Amino acid sequence: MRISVIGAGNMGGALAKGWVKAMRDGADLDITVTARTQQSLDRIKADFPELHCTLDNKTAVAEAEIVVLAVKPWMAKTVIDEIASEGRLDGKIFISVAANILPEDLKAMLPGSTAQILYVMPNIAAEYCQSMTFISPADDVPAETVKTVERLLSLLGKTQVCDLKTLAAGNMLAGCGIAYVMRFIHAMMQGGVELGLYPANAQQIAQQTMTGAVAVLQESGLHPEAAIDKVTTPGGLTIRGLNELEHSGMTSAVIRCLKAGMK
Ligand SMILES: NC(=O)C1=CN([C@@H]2O[C@H](COP(=O)(O)OP(=O)(O)OC[C@H]3O[C@@H](n4cnc5c(N)ncnc54)[C@H](OP(=O)(O)O)[C@@H]3O)[C@@H](O)[C@H]2O)C=CC1
Ligand SMILES: O=C(O)[C@@H]1CCC=N1
Repeated sequence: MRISVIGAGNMGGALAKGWVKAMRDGADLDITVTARTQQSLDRIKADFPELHCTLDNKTAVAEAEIVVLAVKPWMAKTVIDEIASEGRLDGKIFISVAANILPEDLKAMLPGSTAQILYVMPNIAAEYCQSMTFISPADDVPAETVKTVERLLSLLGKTQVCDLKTLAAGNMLAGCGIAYVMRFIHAMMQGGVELGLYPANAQQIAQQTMTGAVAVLQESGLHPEAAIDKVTTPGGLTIRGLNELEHSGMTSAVIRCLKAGMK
């Protein structure tokens, strides 16, 4: 399958790199990436020589079966005008990962085009094939196309085909949420350093604890509070920290954090 990623930055680059890793495991893909500058292309090509790299968006689109738009949202219209001219996107699968540009907005930017439009929200863990990716197709996209896109994105982690409301909420937990999780890890590091650990050691410990927590929940199927009950000895150490977190409004802060991006 020939895919062109327009904009090989943090997100487009993560998708392309993840797909190359899938290729190394046998996936039959042919990936082209574009960028604004040659330096960005040189950087990605150095570690991922399987990628075709070009500054020529139009040729990249003309040669692709699937086009992924991964430029910043405020650049989307200009780049779409460029790549869709002369019917270049017609009949192709057109995936946009630009946040908050909905399928109806993309349709309005593509008047008269027969491109099959899907609004997709991955996260940067796509590079390591651990993304949580949401897929919202436009109303007129055939089921077969949705399946194709789902298969392709499943190479990069977990996927959900969903409506726009679910995508918006899911993106706060996953697309943005990965940053919130990293902030929590950093907070643990800061606490660890105050307790006398070196930062690198505190980071390793925090990461392994995060991995362990995910494993416990995934393997046991427990609700998080039921797993917490297994850790908290009555009158013990853990409950002191948990209550301190709630005195500082942790649950409320997380809820407010997730709602903030929906405004
Ligand atoms: N970052 C994330 O975690 C997520 C981002 N998104 C969405 O992904 C999109 C990209 O974000 P992000 O990757 O963070 O941004 P970046 O700035 O990291 O990447 C944008 C890329 O677009 C390239 N670019 C700019 N103009 C053009 C052009 N005219 N033609 C081709 N390429 C061009 C840039 O090239 P150069 O490097 O040469 O300047 C750069 O590589 C956004 O719309 C965002 O909403 C969605 C989910 C998660
Ligand atoms: O911050 C943003 O707007 C994008 C969307 C999801 C992650 N980054």
